[in-house]
Amino acid sequence: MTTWNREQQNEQERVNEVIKELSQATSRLQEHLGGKLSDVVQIRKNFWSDVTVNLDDPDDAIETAASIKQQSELLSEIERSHISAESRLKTYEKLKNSPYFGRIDFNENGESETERVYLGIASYYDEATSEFLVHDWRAPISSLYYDHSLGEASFRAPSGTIKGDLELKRQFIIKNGQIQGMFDTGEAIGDELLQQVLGNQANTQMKSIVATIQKEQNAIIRNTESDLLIVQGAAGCGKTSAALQRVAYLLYRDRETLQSHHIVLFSPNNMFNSYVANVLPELGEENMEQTTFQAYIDHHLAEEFSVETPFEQMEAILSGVGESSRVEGIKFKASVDFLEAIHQYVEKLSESGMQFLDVKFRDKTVIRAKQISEYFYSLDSRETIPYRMKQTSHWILNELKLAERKERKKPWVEKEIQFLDKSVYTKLYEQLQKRNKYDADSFNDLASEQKVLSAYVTRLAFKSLRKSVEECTFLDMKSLYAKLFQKNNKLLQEYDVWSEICNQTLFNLKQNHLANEDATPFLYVKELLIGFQTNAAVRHVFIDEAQDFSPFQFAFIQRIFPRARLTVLGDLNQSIYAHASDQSFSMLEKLLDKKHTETITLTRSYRSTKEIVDFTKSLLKDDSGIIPFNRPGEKPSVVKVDGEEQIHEELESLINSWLKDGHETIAVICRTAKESLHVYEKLKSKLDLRLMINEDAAFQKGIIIIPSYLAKGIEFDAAAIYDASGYQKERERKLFYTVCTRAMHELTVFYKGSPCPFIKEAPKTLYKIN
Ligand SMILES: Nc1ncnc2c1ncn2[C@@H]1O[C@H](COP(=O)(O)OP(=O)(O)OP(=O)(O)O)[C@@H](O)[C@H]1O
Repeated sequence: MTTWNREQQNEQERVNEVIKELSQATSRLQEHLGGKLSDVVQIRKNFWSDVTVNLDDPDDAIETAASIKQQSELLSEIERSHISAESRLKTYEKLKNSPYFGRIDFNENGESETERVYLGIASYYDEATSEFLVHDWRAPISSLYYDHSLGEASFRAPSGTIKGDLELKRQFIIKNGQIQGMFDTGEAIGDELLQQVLGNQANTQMKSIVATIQKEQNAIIRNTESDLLIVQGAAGCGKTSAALQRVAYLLYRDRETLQSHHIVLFSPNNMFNSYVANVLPELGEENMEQTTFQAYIDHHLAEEFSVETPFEQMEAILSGVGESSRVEGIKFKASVDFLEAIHQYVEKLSESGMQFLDVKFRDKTVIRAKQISEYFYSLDSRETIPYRMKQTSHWILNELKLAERKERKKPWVEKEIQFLDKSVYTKLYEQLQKRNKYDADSFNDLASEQKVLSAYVTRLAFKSLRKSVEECTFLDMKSLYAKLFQKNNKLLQEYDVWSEICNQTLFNLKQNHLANEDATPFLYVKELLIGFQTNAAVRHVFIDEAQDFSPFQFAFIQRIFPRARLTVLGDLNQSIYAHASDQSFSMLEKLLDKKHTETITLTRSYRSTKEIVDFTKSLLKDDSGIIPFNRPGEKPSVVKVDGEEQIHEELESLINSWLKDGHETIAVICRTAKESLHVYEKLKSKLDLRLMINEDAAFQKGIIIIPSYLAKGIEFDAAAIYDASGYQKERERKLFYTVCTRAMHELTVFYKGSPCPFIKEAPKTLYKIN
């Protein structure tokens, strides 16, 4: 037996021992859980017999309340410990399958003994030997594994920096309790394991990368100093992966104070949300809150307006609707210029120009807009606008009380009373009795009955008006926003197509339609005037695909989550929306005014084979030094076809050959949803296809037809670009780059007539011509 084989045998014996320990711990925990469960059942069953309910006098009532409180606290304490034991049980189950993935031997300076540390997705402490059989990958000492080669090494512990000598670094692949691979490496994380992991088939759910986190990714994951962390990195360099492991790290490090609902991830669409939803549970953590910016916009505006989604906007632009003035408008409305113009405009509104609507009840004006304006401007102008709006709303509500009283005698109230349900009569009667205001016969007294019922009916009728006044709907937001788009607006008229931008905006507003580019600025103006609804409980906000966010959206997020640290991840080369500017993320520092900003740039791309990365990076004007991970594969194919019929024939045979090669997720990426639908109709009788044009669908295995903008963020074993001749404009370069970078192992690009200019610019040595 070779030394290496003996070593492997020793390691397998240790794995067996750890699994045995874990199995015993599992049994103990199950027993304990069974006991807890019966405690819970027992307490629930006896809840009311264990509390003394006596409401005879106030002292008894207080005692009863205290007794109920005590009993329910006991119950929730037991339930909490039950939940935590259950989650431990789940972790043990995972560890039993694969207890760890790495080992480091570290000799701390001044210590005679070398410490042997095994790293897994969670720690396991053996009480009998007072020893950690497995260390959590997030423990301070575990960073040695990710950050250092053999030799001198150090890590940061709560007590300070610990220095020493890293004597061994070993990686394992353990499945079902068996070591299937074992490598010693001198590098930070050796390539061998990474080669194996990246060579696997794509998955419909993103996987955790804890066993192979790279040093530069670890710097993102363990960054705790910055309140604004900007990660700029090429397609496939692991931005999303690093973000998710960072969430897991923060939940571990700050476990006393931080819970998953204190963390929010903004992602590009709901399909992406479902794609990444499994990473944290796989690591034994609960998922953070996941949302999209569009969900926030819809929540605030969709009741009042038809709001265009980013994908509808994209579809319109890619189909050439409206063309250049629309694109100019989109760019302008996402610009820092416009943001500043809005701030100046709102400042002026403090003195004059606020627009209000008449407050009406049953189509009759109760308070005129002019009166509201007079009241608003009578308030101290040193106070903020939101504060004055609140005062104004209180004033209106008081006026409504008077109006409501006057209304009680109107004929419509009489009529409504007749239609009241019997149960309402009974309810009102009981309420009155409780208040002891009337004796038992009082409801039969016609005059007081009428009074009570008419008060009830008018109060009910004013309810929704009162609510809308509380929400400041008397502010004429449409006019206020429209005023920004007067043709003679001095702030903005230097823009070339200003008058067309104005016409389009005013036309849409009139139709109660908000184009996607207007939705965020519109809401921003509104919230500057009535106050932002903030969420101070959120401590970390992650923004993925941040290149698609406009300065407005960043400014918004900053205001909504005032106490949150931001992690912003993006790739300027994948800016696919028309509002994209060439500005780098450095403008965020100024815009967000955070104290500690750090920018980390990732250049190594892991998703695709070396051949695909070499080809895709040549499509860019500036590839910013993208380095492929050295995983070999076939060169991408560029295929000229005579027409649509031929693309469909070629696609059919290509996909069949990919299926034969064992690829499980195969995408035909079209430019638009319209094109996707067309291709689907043509091919559905020949192949088992799924059309994905709805962002709410979950990402599934198989052959999918998908529009360009929905494919971003996700990856496929093999991708075919349906028709590259569609990407002709310079502003579509990044979209074309983005779609080509979705392929992990195989990429084929079809074109009719002439290929897009970006392929023509790429060196011919980087692709096969078919
Ligand atoms: N350290 C790593 N170990 C193993 N796999 C990794 C590592 N880093 C990245 N990957 C893999 O590379 C692929 C791309 O990662 P990810 O989607 O996180 O990149 P990205 O930068 O967000 O890409 P894009 O900008 O194109 O959406 C994924 O399959 C991921 O699992």
